[in-house]
This record gives sequence, structure tokens and C-alpha cells, in this order.
Amino acid sequence: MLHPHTIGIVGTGQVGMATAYALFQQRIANELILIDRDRARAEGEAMDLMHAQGYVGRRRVRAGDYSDLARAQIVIVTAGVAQRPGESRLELLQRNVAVFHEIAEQLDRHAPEALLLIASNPVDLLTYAMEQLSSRPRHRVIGTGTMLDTTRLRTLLAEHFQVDPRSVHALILGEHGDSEFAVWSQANIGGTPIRGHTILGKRCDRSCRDALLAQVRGAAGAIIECKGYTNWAIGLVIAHLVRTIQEDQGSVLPITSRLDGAYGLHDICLSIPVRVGIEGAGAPLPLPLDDEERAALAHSAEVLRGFIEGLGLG
Ligand SMILES: NC(=O)C1=CN([C@@H]2O[C@H](COP(=O)(O)OP(=O)(O)OC[C@H]3O[C@@H](n4cnc5c(N)ncnc54)[C@H](O)[C@@H]3O)[C@@H](O)[C@H]2O)C=CC1
Ligand SMILES: CC(=O)C(=O)O
Repeated sequence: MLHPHTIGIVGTGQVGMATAYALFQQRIANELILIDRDRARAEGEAMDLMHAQGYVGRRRVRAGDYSDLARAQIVIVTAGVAQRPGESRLELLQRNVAVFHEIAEQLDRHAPEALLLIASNPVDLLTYAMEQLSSRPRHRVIGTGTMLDTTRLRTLLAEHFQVDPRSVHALILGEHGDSEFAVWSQANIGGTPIRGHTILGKRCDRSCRDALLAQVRGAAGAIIECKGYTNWAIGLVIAHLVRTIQEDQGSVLPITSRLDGAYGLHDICLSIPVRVGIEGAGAPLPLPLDDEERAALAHSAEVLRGFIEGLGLG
């Protein structure tokens, strides 16, 4: 029987461990199973985290094999290689698809019922690859998509308007990558549209909006230039997603899921707002995009489709 508080993490690098830390610290998981090709690394990380039980209470964190995932309700995949400075997410594709063949086979054998949450990059294409490689229902494979980019935009807008980021309602959709776009037609601060309105004495005109979007698109590159990787924000994004699934919240989130007809797109994984619950990706919401946004979504789909055809996944 699956246990909702048993969570597996495949890949105990920077992202995997920022995620483990968030899950542990927020008491989202009672049992964390850490799997990595480098077993010693996973063992060390498990021991380190376990030693904080004196402050968070009784929790189990252990290094394991795929066979230890039988009880896991959710398995988070953060394995693979990360971008080097100057490298795009799409450049990781071939290296990480090879890793995913092996992981999909192991997960199908040992955790066929677990919901898979993909973070490895390029996340849209690897979510697609995992859906193709795994025999589980497609809605049970989801990617973090543009959740990270969306929180980056909300943070920047909150700074601009000097409000709580949680009062900023704005979305980044499409590819988690260079072709992503902001849905400015719907963006608002506490209900007041950002376009065309002065909010708390401040405006964000076209050039301000373009500059903020450029900052969001460049955020990963800027952080990687400084510290070599990004991890803390994505760790919190994944913890939020895990809680959403565990509690069957039905939150609407810009995750990566399979589109088969929504927004006129077929057979592709990218981010649009989707209901998320215990079964994974639910129905997409029919966000009324304007012409420019529809064109941007179609462009993201075209960029990704160019790569899907080269994956050879059938
Ligand atoms: N979706 C998102 O928003 C974000 C995605 N990422 C992506 O997450 C991935 C991980 O990034 P980092 O943790 O910084 O990389 P990292 O290099 O620190 O960790 C990757 C880990 O995967 C392990 N690994 C490699 N192949 C494996 C296999 N076949 N089986 C099990 N473990 C394996 C490695 O031993 C390593 O511990 C990258 O693809 C990165 O681009 C990073 C940040 C945000
Ligand atoms: C690395 C990456 O995908 C990000 O930080 O957005």
C-alpha cells in the first residue's frame, strides 16, 4: 500500500537535497528515501539530515535503492546533469534522456503506482520523455514547469509595487526556458490589472514589463554564473507541489503536463494552468490569452516540438 508521507528522491545533488531539506523541515514527509548513482553521497546526505530530528521530531531519511520505493506515493526526479555557465537547458537534453531511460525502467519495476514529479532539465522534454518511457497513466507524470519562473516574476513584481508577493497574481507559461512568456493580460495585484493601471503610486508600462520578463528568463543563468547551480527556490517549489498532491488540494498551478487538445496543442508537454491533486495533473483551465500570448504559447510549443522529434521515443 502506498504511504502518502513516504517520498522518494532520485538524484541527491543540489536540487534533490534542497527539496529534501524543504520536505523535512516543513514536516511534509515522514520518510524520505534518497537514491543516487553515487550511493555514498546519498548516505552522507541522509545521515546529515537525520541528525536534525532533535529539532523537527521523528522522521526517517535513508539512502536506498529503487526497490525501497514500493511504498512511496510520490517520487521526485532531480537526477542528471545541470547546466554549466552559459549553457541552455535544451543543451542538456541528450545527456539527461539517457539517464531517464534507466530511471523509468527502475521506477516502473519498483514503484509502478507512484506519482512522478520531474524537475530535471529540460523539464518539459524530460516530462514528455518520462511519460513515453513509463507505463503509468500520463497524468501521473508531471513536471515543475514554469512554477519557478512564476514565483520569480511574482517576487520581482512585488518588489516593484512594494506588496506581498502572495498578493501578486501573475503567471509565466510555455516552456521552462528561453521561449517562456508572461500572461500580462491577466496579471494583477490584488485584483487590479497591472496593464494600464497605477497601483500604489507605481505603474509597470511595456518597457518595465519587458525588463521584468527578461530578468525572469535570465534568472537561472545569472544565478548559475554566480554560484554554479540553482536550488533553494526550486526546492520550495517542489515541496509546495508535494503538499498540494498529498492533500489533494486541487490548486491551479503552472506545471508541465501533457496537452492533448487544450489551447489547440497536441502531444506536447509544457506549462499552462492545470488543476493539481492526488491524481496528478487534472484538467487544464481555459485561460483567455490575448493574441500576443497565444502566439507566444504556439512558439514555445514549436520550439519544444523541434526537440521531441529528435528524441526517438516513438
Ligand atoms: N525544473 C527546474 O525549475 C529546475 C531544474 N533543475 C535541474 O535539476 C537537475 C539537477 O540539478 P542539480 O541538483 O543542480 O545537479 P547535481 O549535479 O548537483 O545533481 C544531480 C545528481 O543526479 C545524480 N545522478 C546522475 N545520474 C543519475 C542516475 N542515472 N541515477 C541516479 N542519480 C543520478 C548525480 O550523481 C547527482 O548527485 C538538473 O537537470 C537541473 O538543470 C535545476 C534547477 C531548477
Ligand atoms: C536551472 C533552472 O532551470 C532554473 O533555475 O530555472
